[in-house]
Amino acid sequence: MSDTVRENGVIVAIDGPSGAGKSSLTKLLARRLGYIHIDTGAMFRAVALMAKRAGIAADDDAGLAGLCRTLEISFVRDGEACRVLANGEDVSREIRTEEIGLLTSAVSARKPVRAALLTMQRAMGAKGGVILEGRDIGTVVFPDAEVKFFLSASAEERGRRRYLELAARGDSATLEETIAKVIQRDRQDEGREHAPLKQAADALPIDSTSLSIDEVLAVMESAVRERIAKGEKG
Ligand SMILES: Nc1ncnc2c1ncn2[C@@H]1O[C@H](COP(=O)(O)OP(=O)(O)OP(=O)(O)O)[C@@H](O)[C@H]1O
Ligand SMILES: Nc1ccn([C@@H]2O[C@H](COP(=O)(O)O)[C@@H](O)[C@H]2O)c(=O)n1
Repeated sequence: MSDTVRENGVIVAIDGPSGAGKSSLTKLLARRLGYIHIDTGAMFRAVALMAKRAGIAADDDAGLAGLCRTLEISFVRDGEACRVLANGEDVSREIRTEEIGLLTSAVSARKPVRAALLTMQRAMGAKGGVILEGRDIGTVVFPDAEVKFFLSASAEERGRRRYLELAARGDSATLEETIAKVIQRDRQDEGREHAPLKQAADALPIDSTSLSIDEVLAVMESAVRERIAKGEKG
């Protein structure tokens, strides 16, 4: 991890498999630290949604490259929520379906998509004071991030958490189906050629299988504050 502290603070990278708690923890940690949070998965989801609408297949690299050349993705803070805009349209809800999640896993494996979003993500985070969550933040996007976490939990527990979330939204998926989809998405993300999901050698691993959100938050906050204090001392 880097020793430098940037203009607005450090860069925190949170990577890990689907349903590990990255989004929840990123939002809470950002609020505690007064940092910006960037959900890079939402950016890949926006690409997948726009590709689906345009009828571009998940393996059509030329089509995806063309889409990414003109696609503008931005985040707008809306009170506690953060809206995702694709070419100015609020797609926050539409990108959150399981169907788009699986399509995203296929689209995000393509080189032109990764290259386009890598440039955007580096530009968004370069000044620091930021927490980025995803699959390759600590390994590819910001390998020099000052603090890196790899957040995981058993596939059963991650599937159970996702199932409860879906059930609360009125979705009829069963627990078994939900666990199977979580495992399928992990396999795709870990097995791809470009920027696969993996733990950075210098990341702090946290297994949240039997930890509450507050317990994970406490571990993360203390590690980041320790790093910030170290940077300020020189
Ligand atoms: N430690 C925890 N204990 C219990 N529930 C948790 C814990 N961490 C997260 N959750 C719950 O698990 C669900 C998934 O969490 P979250 O969306 O933050 O995961 P994620 O890693 O961002 O997933 P994805 O990569 O698929 O977007 C949420 O309903 C969240 O409230
Ligand atoms: N840095 C990232 C972030 C995400 N992905 C891909 O997007 C999918 C959806 O991500 P969520 O975090 O919103 O679930 C994910 O399954 C990955 O395929 C990525 O490749 N790199």
